[in-house]
Amino acid sequence: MIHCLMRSTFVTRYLSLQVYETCFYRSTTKLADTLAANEERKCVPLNTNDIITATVAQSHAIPAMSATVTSSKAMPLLETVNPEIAIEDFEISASKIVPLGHVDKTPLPFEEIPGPMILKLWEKYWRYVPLLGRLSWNRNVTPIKYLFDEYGCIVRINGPFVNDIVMIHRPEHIAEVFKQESELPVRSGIDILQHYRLNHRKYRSAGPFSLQGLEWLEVKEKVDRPLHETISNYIGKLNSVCGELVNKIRNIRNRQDEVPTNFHQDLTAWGMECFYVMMFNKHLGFLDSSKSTSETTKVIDALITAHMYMSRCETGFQVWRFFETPFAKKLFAACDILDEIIGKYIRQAQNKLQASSLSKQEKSPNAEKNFSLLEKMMIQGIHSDDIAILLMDMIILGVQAVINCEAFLLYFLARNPRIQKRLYDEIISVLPKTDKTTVIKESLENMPYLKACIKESLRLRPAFPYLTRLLSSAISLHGYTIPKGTFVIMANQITSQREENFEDPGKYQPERWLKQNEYASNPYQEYSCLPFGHGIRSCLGKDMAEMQMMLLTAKLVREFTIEYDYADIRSRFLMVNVPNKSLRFRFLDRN
Ligand code: HEM
Repeated sequence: MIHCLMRSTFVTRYLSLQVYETCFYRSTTKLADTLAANEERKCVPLNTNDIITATVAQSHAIPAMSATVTSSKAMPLLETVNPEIAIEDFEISASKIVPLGHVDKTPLPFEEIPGPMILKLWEKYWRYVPLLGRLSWNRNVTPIKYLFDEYGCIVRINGPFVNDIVMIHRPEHIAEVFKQESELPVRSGIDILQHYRLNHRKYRSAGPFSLQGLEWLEVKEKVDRPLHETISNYIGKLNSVCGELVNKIRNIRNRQDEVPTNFHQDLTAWGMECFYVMMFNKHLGFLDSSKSTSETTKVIDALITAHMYMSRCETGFQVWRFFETPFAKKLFAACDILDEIIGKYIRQAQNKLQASSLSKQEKSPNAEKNFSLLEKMMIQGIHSDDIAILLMDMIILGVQAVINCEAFLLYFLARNPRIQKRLYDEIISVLPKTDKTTVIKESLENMPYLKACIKESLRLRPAFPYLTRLLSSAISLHGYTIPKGTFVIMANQITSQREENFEDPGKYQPERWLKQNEYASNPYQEYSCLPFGHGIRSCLGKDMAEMQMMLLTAKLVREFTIEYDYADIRSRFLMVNVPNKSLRFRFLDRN
């Protein structure tokens, strides 16, 4: 039966190629439209996860190689072992070997970049159908690393169904991509969310992660200012939400001072409460089970469900492109719940602004100060559909990113008691235990070591393992000409964990960020670690995320010694890197 299922899946997939082709082209049309009208190459960017999943499965031979080596060594892995691939024999490619002394400096044609052919990819793709249990849902950068190990520092994926995709990891190559960036950079979106918004909800656009061109710029310009203003206005309220988590930890610890295995859910509650406070100026009680309402439970459940099924729909076979699969239905149901709640707050804000005859008040900066971020965005005149989509993206991706990055940070501090002690000394020097005054922006500015601890944690466990861009003009990389319209995947998680970019890259060493002079001579150093992306399209929520992480970490380290006694926690990729084990931290009271 399994055999039949495998065969039928493969056949269905094969027969679907024609339909797929249409889909790829359709999904790219929007991206391509945003490039100059006279664009010569039409790029067809596959969903990033799809590419990564698929490319592992393809045959490793490259046509027209000048040299091949056959090897049966196990695949070197970054995080997880995939025995399926490890035992396979494969051919290692070598790009054209040029005799020394005759180095021709003219750029090599794009077609000569080594890499797998997408057609070959289909041959083996069916073996990796996650339903058949061959490859887990939560693969991370391992497949990408595998491609670099196979083909070198620049890899091209090409074939009849997708146009050209290039993967890179060297900081100097990443710098080149950002140097060519236009005023309207194009990045890949999340296809299933795009589908949900445009087809299921019939919204007018797909959201800030997916919006492109002038549509994106309009929303970004209107969101940027209110977002930055609100963050400093809400520092006191965010700090008291962090205090609630401290109290909660005191109540849920066992006799060994260890929190329950579902502590991640408490971090989720903290992340959502912070979001509610800033976005809606509302304190809902996510962290207080005695006050929990049907809304708190609904939001947390919907967020967890949406996250899980978004990841399942995006990776592996994207059958939802042809019909609404059970996974897609679950995702859409969870998104509907979030959408309904967001819609409620949008309507409330609209009514409030109308009632308070906003047009007069908005001119007064003091009146504006008390508005929630949502109200400020509405004052800017952003369309309510766009706000609804932006908020959902912020919850599903932004809030999730903060929660998981904070989880990894606490893990690194628990695993490195000397670093934690140094951090504690810094925190106490800025916020003495006896001091009852609330944290202000300046307190955080005086904590460089805390910032370094966060940065180092993001280097080792970034929320997103890669950045993507569509080239708006041709560039030269590693001796190859990369034409305009090529879709580039920058594997920043790999970049920041390579010895040539960071000494002892696997070690958690926040000190490295305090010795900036060491790196001053390297013009590409800043491109070695880009957890929030780079340029005009970088993370909109960076300040918000950093502020939340600083406040919570300062509070926790000030109150507790954090310990962790179990096996190493690594990351698994569920659209955002998440810990692969329970966060069984011990929080011991400091005297
Ligand atoms: C530690 C937490 C976070 C990390 C590591 C992170 C990282 C990123 C990255 C890498 C990007 C893509 C940037 C690029 O392509 O150059 C991004 C985009 C974005 N992030 Fe974050 N993010 C975090 C938290 C947040 C939060 C809390 C929010 C909002 C509540 C948020 C909102 C956004 C938005 C709206 C975009 C799309 C920006 C655009 O396309 O213009 N992020 N984020």
